[in-house]
Amino acid sequence: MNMAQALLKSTLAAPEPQLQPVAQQTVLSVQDLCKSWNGQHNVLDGISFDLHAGELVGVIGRSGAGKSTLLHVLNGTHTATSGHILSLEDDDDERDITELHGRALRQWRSECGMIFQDFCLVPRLDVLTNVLLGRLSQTSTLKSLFKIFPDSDRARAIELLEWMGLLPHALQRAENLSGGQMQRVAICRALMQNPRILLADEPVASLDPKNTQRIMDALKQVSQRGISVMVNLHSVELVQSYCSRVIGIASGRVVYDGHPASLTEDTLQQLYGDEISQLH
Ligand SMILES: Nc1ncnc2c1ncn2[C@@H]1O[C@H](COP(=O)(O)OP(=O)(O)OP(=O)(O)O)[C@@H](O)[C@H]1O
Repeated sequence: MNMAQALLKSTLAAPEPQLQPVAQQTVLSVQDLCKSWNGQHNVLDGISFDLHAGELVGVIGRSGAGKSTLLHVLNGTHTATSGHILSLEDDDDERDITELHGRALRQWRSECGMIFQDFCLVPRLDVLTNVLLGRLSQTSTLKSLFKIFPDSDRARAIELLEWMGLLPHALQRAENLSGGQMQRVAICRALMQNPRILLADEPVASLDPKNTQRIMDALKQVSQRGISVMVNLHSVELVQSYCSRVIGIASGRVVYDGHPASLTEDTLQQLYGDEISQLH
């Protein structure tokens, strides 16, 4: 049995992930999205998919496939070279995120939270303030600098910290936390924005199995509350265990979009090539 067969066997043996009991309301329609750096080849090369409310979508592919770039372009931290990202809401006009600037783009980023592998916390600030900084786009900078947040924001931050088992650390400096704790703070901060979409760029890459499970459990709970979650992962096993859908990218193109249980050996080979032996 080769590595791909072994991997497939182990992943197919994993328990069937529960499908989310939510309506398939489309929140984002990504159409023929391309991104190149300095006029070089397309790092994203015609990506199209619809994202639905309450989905937990795993994004997989070998190193350099374009996973991270995709999340940054969706979030608006990198600009698209061409294509469209349509934000769809019941009570709102359709917005093309690729055309937003200034205040409108900042508003989008508050609706589309992002968490990063390296957490991006402010090390010398306490945990509670780091979480409250998620409200930055809705609070004046001056007020934030002086830590003047409304009681309702503080109550929400405390609620989130309690949910994540971090309340005992609320007044501790972020720099004194473990990696797993920092990532949980980063999730709380992103949720302080009340996002409709949460993007997570390899949030478990440097974490031990216990913390990995905690973070993935948290992301699953977030999606079950109706927030669409897209998470870049290097582990097909995690995708199989947690995600309701997987998008596989190779050389900036979608080569698989479907249920994780339906991934075939051929598709994994197409996605990972000679990196397949490094998968877990
Ligand atoms: N700021 C940049 N300037 C130029 N090229 C870049 C920049 N950021 C990313 N790239 C290139 O874009 C390609 C895709 O990178 P990206 O980080 O999106 O891949 P990835 O699939 O997330 O990889 P990994 O799993 O290793 O994080 C790579 O070839 C990378 O070198």
